[in-house]
Amino acid sequence: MSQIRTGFGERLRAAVQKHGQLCVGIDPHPGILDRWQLPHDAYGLERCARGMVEAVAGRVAIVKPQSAFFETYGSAGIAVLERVLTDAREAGVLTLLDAKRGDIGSTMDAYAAAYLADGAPLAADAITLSPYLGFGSLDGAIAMAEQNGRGVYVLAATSNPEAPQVQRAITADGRMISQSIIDKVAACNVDAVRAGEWGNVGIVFGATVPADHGLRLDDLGGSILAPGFGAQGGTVDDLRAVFGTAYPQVLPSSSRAILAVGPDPVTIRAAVEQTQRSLAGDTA
Ligand SMILES: O=c1ccn([C@@H]2O[C@H](COP(=O)(O)O)[C@@H](O)[C@H]2O)c(=O)[nH]1
Repeated sequence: MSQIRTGFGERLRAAVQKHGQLCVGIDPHPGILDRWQLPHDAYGLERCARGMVEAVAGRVAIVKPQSAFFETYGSAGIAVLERVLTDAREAGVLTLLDAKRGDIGSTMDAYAAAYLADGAPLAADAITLSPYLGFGSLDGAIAMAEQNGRGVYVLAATSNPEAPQVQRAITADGRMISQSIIDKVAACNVDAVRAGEWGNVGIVFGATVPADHGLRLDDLGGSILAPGFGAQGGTVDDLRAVFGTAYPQVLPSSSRAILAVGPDPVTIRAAVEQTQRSLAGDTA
């Protein structure tokens, strides 16, 4: 008999209700390894990344390992990433692997098998995807995520200064590319919205995007990963201005700003708790 699984969106909503909105990014930059007095090798990577999971477990809904910093160390780094994903799963923390995959549909299916299939060594609760080979190229990955109770976040309006050149370009039907991606994500979430649930398909929308972006988020039905909060300059006030009524669905993501207070787990937890409080509007 097939088991009915709770989808990623609803698992995320429950976790956010319990712990708050902050997504802690695990980006073991060389500069962070220096601060943690760790060597620039797979051992240093492992101490830093697994130390972060241990420090934040039970305090955040979701962590976001950045695949690039693990790939840097080749197979040894990928093995560390596997252990980080396992640690988080065992600690009950949701995982969002930031790998920004995007390719032709048949190759996307292989990426989906790598990250969204049960039992895959690098399986995460959700991954980031790039729609710039055409949103339809992601169909197989989205279908696999839905089938397996997992999620995807599609790049819509990224936090980097170069993004507007492509993402704010106007399509043949007069919408911005960002808006057309948001609308396609919303279409994926229609059934979840009808059921009163958070959908499994989200978007990436930077905290640094100017508040007068003119993009409509009201029908999205999924969550919004908002990197750019913290080290890139985005603030809680920016998040509220950029996202308006969609703010409760936002996962502000902070990597370097939190990692930089380590390696002491006590100071990491204090920074996480302080950030969660300010995101919740608790100014005391
Ligand atoms: O638009 C985007 C999409 C993804 N990112 C990623 O988020 C983190 C940001 O790290 P900070 O240290 O908090 O700046 C990093 O992994 C990026 O690749 C993003 O910044 N913007």
